[in-house]
Amino acid sequence: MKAVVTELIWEEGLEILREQGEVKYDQNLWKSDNLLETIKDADLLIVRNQTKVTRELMEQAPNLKVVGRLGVGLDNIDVAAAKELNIKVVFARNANAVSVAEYVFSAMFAFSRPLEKASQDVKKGNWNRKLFTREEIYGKTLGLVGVGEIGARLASRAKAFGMNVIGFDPFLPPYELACTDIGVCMDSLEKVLAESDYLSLHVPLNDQTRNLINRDSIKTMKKTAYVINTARGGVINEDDLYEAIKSGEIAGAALDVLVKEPPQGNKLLELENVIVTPHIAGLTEEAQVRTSELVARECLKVLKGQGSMCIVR
Ligand SMILES: NC(=O)c1ccc[n+]([C@@H]2O[C@H](COP(=O)([O-])OP(=O)(O)OC[C@H]3O[C@@H](n4cnc5c(N)ncnc54)[C@H](O)[C@@H]3O)[C@@H](O)[C@H]2O)c1
Ligand SMILES: O=C(O)CC[C@@H](O)C(=O)O
Repeated sequence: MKAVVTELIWEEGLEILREQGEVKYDQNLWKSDNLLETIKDADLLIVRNQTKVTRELMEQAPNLKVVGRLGVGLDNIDVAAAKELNIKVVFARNANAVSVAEYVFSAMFAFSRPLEKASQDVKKGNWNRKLFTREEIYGKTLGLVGVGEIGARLASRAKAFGMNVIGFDPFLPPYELACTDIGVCMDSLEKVLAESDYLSLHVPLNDQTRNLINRDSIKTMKKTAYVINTARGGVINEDDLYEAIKSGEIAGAALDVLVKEPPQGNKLLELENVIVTPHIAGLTEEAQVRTSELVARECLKVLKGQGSMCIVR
């Protein structure tokens, strides 16, 4: 068995792979000229979100049987082409969901109780108690767009903080079940947009969700609302978001993901009420150990013809 890993992976996963065969690992391989040459005799290809797993790439590797994704979003993999080429795609189902849910809490608290900003102010010699008086998240409404693995974990934690949780997810059957089981009141996108104090996005990026949050949808939101995006940059129209925050149509945004990563000339970075992080919502030690072990094990199971719960259907 030859495995090629083109991006950052935790050692725990590499060890599992090395027990079963040859492993070529270079975390910069995804952007190297050697990529095609290295994968040409690979049985297994393991990537994160930067390797573009196109039909052309997979066709260069006639032995390739499995592509493993060290994460959840599949927008960098041509899943339809993989199916046609009889290559299975395995992903890290649920492995980083808790970490992303906790990230969303840091984002909500960064707006509602900005400790970091207050501390920096005190260190400058100030004692601005009134300036840093904000609001509780208790009683506020958290709106979820997409109530899958992350949305569900975020919802249960938000309920523990006394938030109202509402959600939009047209693919969750049936609405009543979701409502009683995890405490989310499912509703239309219009209602979720209109009622949220914090709007958190948890949908995959695809033709249906691209630019889902745009000038028109933002206009229907509360002026005091914050948007938190850990999904994919393309789910929000960044020009529209910039204009909306600049003109006070909504209060601000926390963005872990951007259309272009790392950003180049992104005007959103100029705004005081925009927090931007370098795609780290799923990056915790726990999630990455879990992810690397899960993807390595499940890919090997698929190679051995044993099937897996983590194959993309
Ligand atoms: N920033 C990060 O580090 C990070 C980490 C993990 C996942 N993600 C992103 O978050 C996304 C969600 O992850 P997940 O584990 O919750 O995935 P998931 O598949 O468990 O949940 C996605 C949910 O979105 C719903 N959905 C799909 N299309 C929709 C639409 N048009 N409108 C409303 N709902 C829709 C699905 O029915 C599903 O319930 C991933 O696809 C990925 O892009 C980012
Ligand atoms: O690959 C990464 O590091 C990002 C992971 C995250 O965006 C995901 O989709 O799981």
